[in-house]
Amino acid sequence: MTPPNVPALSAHGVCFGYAGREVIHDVDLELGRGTVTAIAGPNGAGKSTLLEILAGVRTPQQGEVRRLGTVSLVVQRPAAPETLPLTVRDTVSMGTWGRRLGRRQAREVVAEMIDAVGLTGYESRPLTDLSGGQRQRTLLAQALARRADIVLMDEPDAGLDAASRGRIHDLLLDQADRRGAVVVCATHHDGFIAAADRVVRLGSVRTPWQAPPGLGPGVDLAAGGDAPHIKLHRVQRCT
Ligand SMILES: Nc1ncnc2c1ncn2[C@@H]1O[C@H](COP(=O)(O)OP(=O)(O)OP(=O)(O)O)[C@@H](O)[C@H]1O
Repeated sequence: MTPPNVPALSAHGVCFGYAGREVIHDVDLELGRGTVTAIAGPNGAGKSTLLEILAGVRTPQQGEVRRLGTVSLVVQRPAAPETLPLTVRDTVSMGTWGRRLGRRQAREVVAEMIDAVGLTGYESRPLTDLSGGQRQRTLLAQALARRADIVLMDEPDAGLDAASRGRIHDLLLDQADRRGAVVVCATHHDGFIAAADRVVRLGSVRTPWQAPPGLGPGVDLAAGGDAPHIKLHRVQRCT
């Protein structure tokens, strides 16, 4: 387990672009255990790209990312595998693989996670029969069952009603508070942004990020604001 004063997830000078068009420019982050970071910004600002880089799914074209511990990434709008008839229970169970739990303990973790995301009663339902929001919550439960040190989530609250969204937000905040996970979550929801310890705001030159009402100017794009360890950025070319 990483000591509290050592960043469990850090990025230095990270740049990334698609086909020569830069999306992520010179991001610096140092995130310690037990912290919650929201990645905010308009559609297309680069939130998913940054999460994938932090997770190690994409390699930065410049700069480096360091991770201490295990990583769990939940991608946005996952498709259900039509040819693989997995149930909610099967899917969440996969999260326990590799944790060396006994059968009974694994069953308990699966039941606990299914309950935590509000899907008790759906255990035997195939993923293909679920709504997009239910499927998203199933994959969230799977990710949380892994008990990864670094939990990266791409809009796990998208398309959920207010009650489900609140439940998911509380669950993510709990991951940091109760077991010291590093939680990083892309979101469009001001409630989560306000509750996070850190906010990384991605903007673009054409559509600059606008602070939602109620959020102070101290956390503006490129300003560092209340999170001076985070160097923010906008879409620019790497030189
Ligand atoms: N595989 C790809 N190939 C080329 N361009 C891509 C690819 N993935 C994303 N992009 C582009 O990179 C930019 C950032 O995309 P990204 O998905 O990271 O944004 P986002 O902030 O997560 O958006 P949203 O809020 O809509 O999910 C967009 O302009 C997008 O079109």
